[in-house]
Amino acid sequence: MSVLREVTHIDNVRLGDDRASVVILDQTQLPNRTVYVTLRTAEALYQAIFTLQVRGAPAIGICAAYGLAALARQSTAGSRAEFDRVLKAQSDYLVSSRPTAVNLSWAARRMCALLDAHPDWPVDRMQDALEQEARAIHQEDIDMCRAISEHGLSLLREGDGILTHCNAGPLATSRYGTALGPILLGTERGMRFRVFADETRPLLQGARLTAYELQKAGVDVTLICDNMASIVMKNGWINACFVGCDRVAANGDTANKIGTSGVAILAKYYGIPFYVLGPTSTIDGNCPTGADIRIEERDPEEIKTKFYAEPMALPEVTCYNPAFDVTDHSLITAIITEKGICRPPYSETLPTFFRERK
Ligand SMILES: CSC[C@@H](O)[C@@H](O)C(=O)COP(=O)(O)O
Repeated sequence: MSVLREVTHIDNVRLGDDRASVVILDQTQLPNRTVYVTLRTAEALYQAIFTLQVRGAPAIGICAAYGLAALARQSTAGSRAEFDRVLKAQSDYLVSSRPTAVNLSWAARRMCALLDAHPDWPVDRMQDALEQEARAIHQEDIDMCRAISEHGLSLLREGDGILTHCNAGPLATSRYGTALGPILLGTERGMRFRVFADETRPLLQGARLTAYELQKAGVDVTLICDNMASIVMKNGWINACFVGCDRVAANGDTANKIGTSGVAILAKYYGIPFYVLGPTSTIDGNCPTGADIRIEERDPEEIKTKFYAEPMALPEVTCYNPAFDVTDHSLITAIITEKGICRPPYSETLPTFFRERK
């Protein structure tokens, strides 16, 4: 396998060979160690998502889908009614692990809808159907990422400088990724780009994951601290910003990793196009605006101690640690989905890109 293909086809989430477990690549160990973890219980799945061992909006949706298929396979329920009741409770529990990325609840809802669609099927038939549905969700994400990569690549030219924030590459998705997809696909076709990866405080997804993926893929990548985005734009090194998304509201307001909105504000100031890339499963038509998106708040220790040999602040210092922010739709040049490039006014154009929800 070529080095580039090793990156684009990384096995980040899959159903275990026993079909009753989920195997994930533990993203918290990267870039130093490649460790696969087998998850067998609802609690282990919850913890893996909550602690970001598996992360990235599409990847956590796929993990939940495989997780529910695996838990269904283990079921000892004496009746279909009991089987459904337990699985729906497990689904609610998994969805509660992270609130912002819509893909998690979307995938779980799609799995549970299957239960309601076939109340007369026996448990063993339903177990097989759930496994098939999880595999379909994964395959669709592979196809969507590939299509997003093609559409995104049509916006790039040889030699372009691209700034990205957080990680929306193969680890966070399926295969090529969303924000990194056009870069990886273009590289596969012999094009050269220069990518600037924001380190993405406090959890450093940009340093640990994006710079890792791009470096391994042979892309010219430069790691910068988040507060250096302005200077690289001012230097004229950035032609476009490409970022992923965790939830896109009906008016185009977009939740993504904390710091994304600051990048968009800078890009507007410097006249640089700012693109959001994501599958239509990340568009939440039930969410009118960004103000309706619930923002996850995480442990202050992620800021003060997590990656440091010694604490970086006094223990009693108050910290505010929102994991996401919302970029106003007015700052977004286009939203690139598998169905094409969606341009403003989003409240008119996005509805045609909405996924048909099962
Ligand atoms: C294709 S992944 C898009 C987003 O999920 C990504 O940019 C992001 O914000 C991920 O946040 P994380 O908290 O690491 O799961």
